[in-house]
Amino acid sequence: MKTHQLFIDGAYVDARSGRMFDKVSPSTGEKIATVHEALAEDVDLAVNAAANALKGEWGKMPKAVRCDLLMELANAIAARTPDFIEAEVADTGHTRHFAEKVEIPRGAANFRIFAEMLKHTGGEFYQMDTPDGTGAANLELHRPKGVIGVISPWNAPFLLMTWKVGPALACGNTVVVKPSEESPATATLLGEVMNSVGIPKGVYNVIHGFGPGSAGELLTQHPKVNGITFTGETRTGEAIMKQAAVGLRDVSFELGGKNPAIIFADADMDKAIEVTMRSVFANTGQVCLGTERIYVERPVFDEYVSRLKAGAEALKQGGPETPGATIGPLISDEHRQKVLSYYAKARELGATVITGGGVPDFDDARQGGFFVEPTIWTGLPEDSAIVKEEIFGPCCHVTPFDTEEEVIAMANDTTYGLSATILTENLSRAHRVGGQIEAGLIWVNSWFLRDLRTSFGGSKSSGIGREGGVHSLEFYTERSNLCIKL
Ligand SMILES: NC(=O)C1=CN([C@@H]2O[C@H](COP(=O)(O)OP(=O)(O)OC[C@H]3O[C@@H](n4cnc5c(N)ncnc54)[C@H](O)[C@@H]3O)[C@@H](O)[C@H]2O)C=CC1
Ligand SMILES: O=C(O)/C=C/C=C(\O)C(=O)O
Repeated sequence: MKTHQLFIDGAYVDARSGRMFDKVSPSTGEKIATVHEALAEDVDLAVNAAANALKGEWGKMPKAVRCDLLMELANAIAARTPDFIEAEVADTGHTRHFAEKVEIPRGAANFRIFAEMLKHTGGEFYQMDTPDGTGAANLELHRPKGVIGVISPWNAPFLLMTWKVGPALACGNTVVVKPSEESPATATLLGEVMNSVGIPKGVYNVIHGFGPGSAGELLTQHPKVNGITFTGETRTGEAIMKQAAVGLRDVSFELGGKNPAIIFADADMDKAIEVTMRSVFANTGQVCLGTERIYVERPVFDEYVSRLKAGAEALKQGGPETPGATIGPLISDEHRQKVLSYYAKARELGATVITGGGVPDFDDARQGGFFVEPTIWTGLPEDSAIVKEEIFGPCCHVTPFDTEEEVIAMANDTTYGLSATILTENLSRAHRVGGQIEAGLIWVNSWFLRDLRTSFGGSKSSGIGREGGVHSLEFYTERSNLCIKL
């Protein structure tokens, strides 16, 4: 049985609070770890360690040396890939394939890409005329923002945590990470790797606990935290924003989505099925970028629905310990109850259940896990809760459409604006329709294809700000304009 301590000032320590909580396996329901819960004194120690590290070796380190160290860190993560995979799949119940191909390599890449980018980024300089004719030179300087509070979710824990920590450290900040209470392992393990490559103590700190009244709230309220980056639910983002308002701390939020996929009759149907099988069911639908609303042009609606049904029914459910599993459990019993409440609501509202809609029966250890059936519905009106609210499970609703105007209106009729996927072989249409979709990320004939130099984030209730590439560098630094009169 594992115990996850806090990682503060370069050392693993027990929580001064004396409080612990259990972590259970999503695929069996059994307890797998005890986790130390940080309360006020622990949070204070972590934030002070991070603040002090800014004044020490880390704060004085030349940018090139810092970036080289982060490249070393990326290599050290890659070398420990099997350990990170084990930690991640145990906490999340993810299939090994998802951890191996997506999450852990992206964790290493999140350090590598920002270190490389920072190392080769030049500055901005503006020469200006002055009335006396001597002129002035303006230098746009970037300094680290300071101590960054990182609040990360459970759905892709290592990928999403390092997506914030990578650029924050590349820019010279220090961090206090509060991973989700459901996924403490990989953030904790990363402390060991930080030490192994010589990242100075206090640069990377990890505290565990919950949101309200616990580590999350205490961290985001702490006056020495200079910026807060968060991925998670929209309502949590609203709560954190209130906490960040005290002292006017800057925030970067990547929040929920209710993302559409639009399939035109001219789409390559094999591709449409391959793309949407991933966008709906990858990570058991627990991906903020995932598709929960599918719009299909009427002539190919029946064919599409029957092929998606066949794909969903061919998925093999199981946790990391099930050979050949292609879809895992949900993260927790609480989350399963939430997803099942939507399954029940869909039936009440009169949806046609194309497949799934319930809980699978197993005659092995999976029976204790938090599984639900992959589910497809049709027949509900656009204003129903199933089509409007983020469910975050392996499910989607499919609606037919007749015209571009109609489908654009339906796709945009949401309070969210995170991502969209368009399937068409017509490039002009892709450009025309894609340009009218109100979302931060729009894929054509693909999904979750990520170039880390591009902007990432959502509009409307899906977020505030953009991260990725130079946008991360903007958030994680403070600008000053140095105007020198010549
Ligand atoms: N869009 C996304 O990427 C994600 C969306 N979700 C959605 O959110 C729902 C709830 O999942 P949760 O894990 O409970 O997500 P959440 O948004 O409540 O929690 C995410 C993180 O925020 C922390 N937190 C919660 N309240 C806080 C507060 N007041 N101050 C500071 N930190 C706080 C949590 O401890 C956790 O680390 C899911 O059912 C799903 O619909 C969950 C995870 C990611
Ligand atoms: O690729 C990224 O940087 C982010 C991916 C986001 C998710 O997987 C998520 O939030 O679910």
